[in-house]
Amino acid sequence: MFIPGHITGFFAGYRSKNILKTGSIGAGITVNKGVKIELQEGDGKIFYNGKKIKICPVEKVIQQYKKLGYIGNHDIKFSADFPLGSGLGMSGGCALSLSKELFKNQNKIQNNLNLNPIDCVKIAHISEVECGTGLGDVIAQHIKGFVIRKSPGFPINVKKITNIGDEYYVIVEIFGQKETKETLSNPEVMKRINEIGKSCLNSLLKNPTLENFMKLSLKFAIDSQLINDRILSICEDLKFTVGASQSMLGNTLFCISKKETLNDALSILNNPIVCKIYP
Ligand SMILES: Nc1ncnc2c1ncn2[C@@H]1O[C@H](COP(=O)(O)OP(=O)(O)OP(=O)(O)O)[C@@H](O)[C@H]1O
Ligand SMILES: CC(C)(CO)[C@@H](O)C(=O)[O-]
Repeated sequence: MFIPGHITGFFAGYRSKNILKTGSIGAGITVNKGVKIELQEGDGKIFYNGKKIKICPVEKVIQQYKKLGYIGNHDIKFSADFPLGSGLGMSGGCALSLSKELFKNQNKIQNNLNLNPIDCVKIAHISEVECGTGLGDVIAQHIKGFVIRKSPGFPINVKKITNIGDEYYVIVEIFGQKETKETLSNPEVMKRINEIGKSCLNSLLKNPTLENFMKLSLKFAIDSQLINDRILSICEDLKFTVGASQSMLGNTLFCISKKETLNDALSILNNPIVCKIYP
């Protein structure tokens, strides 16, 4: 099971007493690098690129499936192209890949869990929200591609832009880690983010192109004061591409480039990871 990485360009967060209606509006793209999962006989140990670690949303997915009758007789092994905490949707990818894998294997798991396919997406979304590690990644990673989220949570209400062709490259450079939870749990920062995020969504829906997405993503990153000086400076150097901004919520630059500007863009970056949009 592979789940693509997800890059949020801008967002606004919504909290509801109904956790399924808690989530975010915003826009982002999935990429062809992400996370693969393997289940092996075991007792619930979690490995991320060979290292035994704890990942809150993964533990929450296990808890939710145990309430449905799963006996937890697996070790979970994630092979990921990106580190956790880089703003590329790895926590959401881990939660969703595990939920989909357990759902897919439910007939082999001791009790048939009697779930519908969308339930495994809901379980992963709830786990991310409860952990504070995400609000909209899971839904975007389920839908895939260039996804505009028009309302938070469930029922899913998105506009998937499908006419973008295959000429674009997504370049990512990770400068460090940033805990998503730190930002999502800061009411002052979220108040500022939400006002700007809603405005960006309205603008993008009027002109839903990758060019406008990148322009609005950079505006969001600057106006929300989330962008750091280093990434902002490099974004200005990358103006000759389709656009560049900071991935939300990470210490990571992302840039969309057509083939003709790819080499020039790569020459500006030190450790670029080249991806394609994962449709
Ligand atoms: N070495 C690590 N670095 C960062 N997070 C880690 C690490 N080990 C375990 N974790 C856990 O992994 C999860 C990371 O979630 P977080 O949302 O911050 O990262 P992300 O999914 O990569 O970014 P984003 O959600 O912004 O796309 C958290 O639950 C964190 O506690
Ligand atoms: C909050 C968020 C930016 C964290 O990656 C993402 O989950 C989203 O777009 O809602």
